[in-house]
Amino acid sequence: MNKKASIFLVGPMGAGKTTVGKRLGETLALEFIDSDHEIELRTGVDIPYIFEKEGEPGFRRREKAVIADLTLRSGIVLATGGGSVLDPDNRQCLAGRGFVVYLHASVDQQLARTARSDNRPLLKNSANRREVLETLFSQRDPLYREIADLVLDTDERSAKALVKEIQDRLADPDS
Ligand SMILES: Nc1ncnc2c1ncn2[C@@H]1O[C@H](COP(=O)(O)OP(=O)(O)OP(=O)(O)O)[C@@H](O)[C@H]1O
Ligand SMILES: O=C(O)C1=C[C@@H](O)[C@@H](O)[C@H](O)C1
Ligand SMILES: [Mg+2]
Repeated sequence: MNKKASIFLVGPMGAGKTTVGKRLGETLALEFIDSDHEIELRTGVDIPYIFEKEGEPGFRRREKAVIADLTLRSGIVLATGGGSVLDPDNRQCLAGRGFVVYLHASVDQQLARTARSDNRPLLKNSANRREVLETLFSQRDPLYREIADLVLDTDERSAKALVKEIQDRLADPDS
């Protein structure tokens, strides 16, 4: 792969985009950036606060500006927000400007991995987290696949193993 190319991680909440992305950046000596974190840096507040004050549409506008900017950077590993693929312009930026890896996780695995945190507004106030995750998954799985250069199932696989597989696939795309 072109050393200057960026790697964009997409997938649902709890797929491991942040965890795998950090580790992948270290392994490949590429800067790691998380679009959710970038939104928080730019606004000076956290994501639950943005949802509270501006609703999801306000958050999506901010996310769109960040995706447009960050996908112009070369040589980065970018972990994207779980809903970033909803916007067609975001999908075009991601698909056209880097190597897109879809970290797939079953709803059971997403539930387990998001159980202990309360920083995800779409899950926080829901009585039925499974139902929310299933609905989001059915809407978004086709969108993740539409732009993915590589789809990896993350269930019961360590971040270390996933990083190794991404590294191998980048070195030899036919493997
Ligand atoms: N492959 C994995 N194996 C075991 N645990 C994992 C794995 N990937 C992530 N986790 C754990 O799952 C939780 C969620 O992971 P992470 O925050 O990386 O997901 P995310 O895809 O960035 O989610 P979000 O879209 O909400 O930002 C963390 O506690 C992390 O340690
Ligand atoms: O799945 C989603 O829509 C979201 C996922 C998180 O990464 C954040 O971007 C935010 O909580 C929304
Ligand atoms: Mg994350």
